Amino acid sequence: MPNDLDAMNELHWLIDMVQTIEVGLVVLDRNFNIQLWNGFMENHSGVSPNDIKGDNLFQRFPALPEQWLKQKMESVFLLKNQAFISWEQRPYVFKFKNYRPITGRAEFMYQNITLLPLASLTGQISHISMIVYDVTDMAINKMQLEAVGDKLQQHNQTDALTLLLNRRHWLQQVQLHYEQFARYHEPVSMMMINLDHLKQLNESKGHVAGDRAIQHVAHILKKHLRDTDIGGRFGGETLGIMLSQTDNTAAFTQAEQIRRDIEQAEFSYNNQTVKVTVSIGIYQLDDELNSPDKWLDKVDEALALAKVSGRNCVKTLPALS
Ligand SMILES: Nc1nc2c(ncn2[C@@H]2O[C@H](COP(=O)(O)OP(=O)(O)OP(=O)(O)O)[C@@H](O)[C@H]2O)c(=O)[nH]1
Repeated sequence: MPNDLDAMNELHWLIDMVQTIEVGLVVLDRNFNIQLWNGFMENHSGVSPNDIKGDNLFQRFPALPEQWLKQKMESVFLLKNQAFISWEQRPYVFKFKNYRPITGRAEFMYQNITLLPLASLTGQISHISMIVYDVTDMAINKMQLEAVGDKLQQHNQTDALTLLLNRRHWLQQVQLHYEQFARYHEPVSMMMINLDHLKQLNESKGHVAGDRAIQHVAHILKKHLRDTDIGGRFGGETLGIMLSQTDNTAAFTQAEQIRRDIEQAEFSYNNQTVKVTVSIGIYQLDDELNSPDKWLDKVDEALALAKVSGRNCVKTLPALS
């Protein structure tokens, strides 16, 4: 009988391992009644195998996503194939507390789950097993990495002085709006805002005062941006806004409000009060323009017109009557 003894020993070891392994193991019958509940499941749920054996999984854990999980399990029974539930799809199935020291900040245990069909001796799929992996460390690391990536990307797109989009990314928006106009033909306007006499301010109060003036204008500008407006720093002392769903007339009204606010505001530098004004050029995109660069040229023309018209004013091309 040594073979029987060996087999018995093997079974004993297997049961021991199933009980102590750092992975959750649950076996369910066709009606989702619990047939096996290992030590990992006991430790994290506080429910012992003796207390739960034979009970229906969904009755014992009413918070489980019953319909969704049953559908997954039914397909395992039916197709006799494994199914996988990733934490990225659903952070957890069993809401267990997270006790991990490294990722102590996670409030619950992130889980990956494998559903395995279990064949009876007759070859029928009479049971399925759920294997529950604690992937909290990996999930938190991945999310932290993604958050850093997002920050870096944002940093990469932002102009440090004004916190508006930098030139490169703002120009991408110009291109994007140009392409959208070609497809949908919805009104879209571009606005360029240029500080008046910044050279003089730089020379009289210093370059830092000039920087503060640009920041001050950007700050006021941001207050006027709607959710769909995209502001950027086009060049040194020139800021731009893409205004989707906006025609010349509406853009002019918005620009006038910006211009007036800037004219009336002031900032202090070295205990001195400084006031600045801006000139603004606007151009609503039309079919005549066959590239984004041509659109930029037209806005520049409108801005130049504002400058020669005495500055501290808004000009559109063609002029609004
Ligand atoms: N402080 C500061 N100055 C800048 C920056 N970028 C450009 N400038 C300055 O802005 C000035 C622009 O000069 P001009 O093109 O002659 O224009 P302006 O003196 O503002 O006069 P108008 O635009 O004609 O009203 C130059 O002196 C640049 O050095 C910047 O980031 N910071």
